[in-house]
Amino acid sequence: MELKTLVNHLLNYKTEHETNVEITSIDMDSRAARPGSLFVCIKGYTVDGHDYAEQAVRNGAAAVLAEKHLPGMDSVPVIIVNDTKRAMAVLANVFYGYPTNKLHLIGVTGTNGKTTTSHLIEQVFSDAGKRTGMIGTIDMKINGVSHKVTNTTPESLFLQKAFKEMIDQGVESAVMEVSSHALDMGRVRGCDYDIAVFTNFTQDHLDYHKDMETYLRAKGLLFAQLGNTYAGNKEKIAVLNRDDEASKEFEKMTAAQILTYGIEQKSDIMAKDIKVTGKGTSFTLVTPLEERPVSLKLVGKFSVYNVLAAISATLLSGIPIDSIIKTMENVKGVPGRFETVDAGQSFTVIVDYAHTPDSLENALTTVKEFAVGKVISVVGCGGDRDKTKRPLMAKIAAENSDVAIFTSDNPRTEDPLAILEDMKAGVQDYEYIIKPGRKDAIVHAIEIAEDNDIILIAGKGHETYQIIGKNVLDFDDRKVAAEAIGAK
Ligand SMILES: CC(=O)N[C@H]1[C@@H](OP(=O)(O)OP(=O)(O)OC[C@H]2O[C@@H](n3ccc(=O)[nH]c3=O)[C@H](O)[C@@H]2O)O[C@H](CO)[C@@H](O)[C@@H]1O[C@H](C)C(=O)N[C@@H](C)C(=O)N[C@H](CCC(=O)O)C(=O)O
Ligand SMILES: Nc1ncnc2c1ncn2[C@@H]1O[C@H](COP(=O)(O)OP(=O)(O)OP(=O)(O)O)[C@@H](O)[C@H]1O
Ligand SMILES: N[C@H](CCC[C@H](N)C(=O)O)C(=O)O
Ligand SMILES: [Mg+2]
Repeated sequence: MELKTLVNHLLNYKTEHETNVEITSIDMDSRAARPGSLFVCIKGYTVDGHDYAEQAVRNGAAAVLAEKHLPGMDSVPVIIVNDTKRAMAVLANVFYGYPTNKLHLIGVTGTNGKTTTSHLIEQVFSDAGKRTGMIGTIDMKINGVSHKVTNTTPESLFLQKAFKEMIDQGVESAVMEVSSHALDMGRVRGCDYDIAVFTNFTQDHLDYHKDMETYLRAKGLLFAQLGNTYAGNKEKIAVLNRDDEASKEFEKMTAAQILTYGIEQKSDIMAKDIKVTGKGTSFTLVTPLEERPVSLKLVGKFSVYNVLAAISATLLSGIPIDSIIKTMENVKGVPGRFETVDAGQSFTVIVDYAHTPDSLENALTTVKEFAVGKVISVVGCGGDRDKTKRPLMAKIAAENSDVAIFTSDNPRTEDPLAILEDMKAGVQDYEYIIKPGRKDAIVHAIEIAEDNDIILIAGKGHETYQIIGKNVLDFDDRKVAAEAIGAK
């Protein structure tokens, strides 16, 4: 595409050169720039992409999009705009042909349950024979094939390219997690959602959003964006959790139609008579048309919320209820979410991704509901992340476990012992064990476990690494636990 045609979609830009060069890709990383690239300079949190424009041009970039004049950059056209990130979202959408206008796209937001709900939706679509795409924390999937992602919700450029790839591969329906960071940073600008799903709203990410009000507004952007995008006359629908107060705010923020789900409050889609055991959960599904018994392999009341959200979104997408229920009943779980480690031991080991106060409380109260022996928890808190959740998580662990072992999660650039000090501030009146090394903590939990005890290893779920300093080291809770069971 000619640069001139591309940038004509921007309302306001300056250029000091001819713009009749041919653009064959858009890149925001100088290391990925190649002949024909339009290199977009992004001012990041760690470095400024403007400093890499020269490198991009050395790699062959045909043009540069920047926020300021770049001295000495004479060999290629430089397009100057006020906000390169915002401009990139527009240009990526144009360059890839507005792919989301051609997709049935569902966005899932909320503090907890996004990955789980997205997986359930993807499974329903693929079981119903649809060609399906999914983007989220664990990976991106196109027609069942997994691709690596670095963020739960990647940058606009990655997203639009991914959606174009999905269209090329015949994908009809796609589901994606939409994080509050992404909404705040404009990563999903230009995504034409048909359905936006809200799971729940509790404390997390206050390092970034600073307060709950700002965090709530960021989440609300997904609902504000519904029906407010580029083109088309598709019906837009917000799927809201009636039991969560935040839904009231999102109702005000959206012009779309609303479908509600819930357990406590009267909602369009409901679950009643919920029974939780260690083997699964049963309930009666109540829709405007009928009541149906449902028997899940997933455990916990919180799982019922995810299932209700996924049922709502897929019913609205035209999937028959019989097919939806069949999928829900067959789903064994999502990697790293309440995943059991079975190495022939006489006690239960569960690896879970609870890394917020609310998810930890949900996970532990669920475990307590069916525990016969002791509940042993292994809990840490991530470094370079919301410090205020540390004492809360420690207290929840100590209150809801017979033995709480505090350890490291991903310390990142923080001192692991300092993170543990923050946790300890929440448990002055409780007993707990400290094992700073995560492997030591898991091994200790397994050594002290007796018949019928349950160990919950929280926080890292599917992660196959531990970030210490800037190093990403191999670490998988499931493998470490299985080895420790073997050694015992
Ligand atoms: C704080 C934050 O969100 N950072 C994101 C940001 O990184 P950054 O600002 O540090 O980028 P940077 O390294 O300064 O680089 C700036 C620019 O220079 C470019 N560059 C850099 C080096 C070079 O040699 N050449 C070059 O061109 C980079 O490609 C980039 O365009 O832009 C990157 C590219 O899009 C993101 O991957 C990165 O997410 C980091 C990994 C991150 O941890 N983000 C978290 C906070 C996050 O976004 N989390 C939410 C999920 C939360 C949840 O679900 O709970 C998410 O959606 O993932
Ligand atoms: N609906 C829910 N309500 C509360 N807690 C939940 C819910 N669903 C899952 N959880 C808990 O939260 C953990 C994370 O779940 P999941 O990965 O689905 O959430 P997420 O929103 O995608 O998280 P992230 O923000 O890290 O991407 C689970 O391991 C479980 O402990
Ligand atoms: N998306 C979340 C994941 C946290 C996972 C936990 N293991 C941690 O490292 O804190 C974040 O980046 O804050
Ligand atoms: Mg997720």
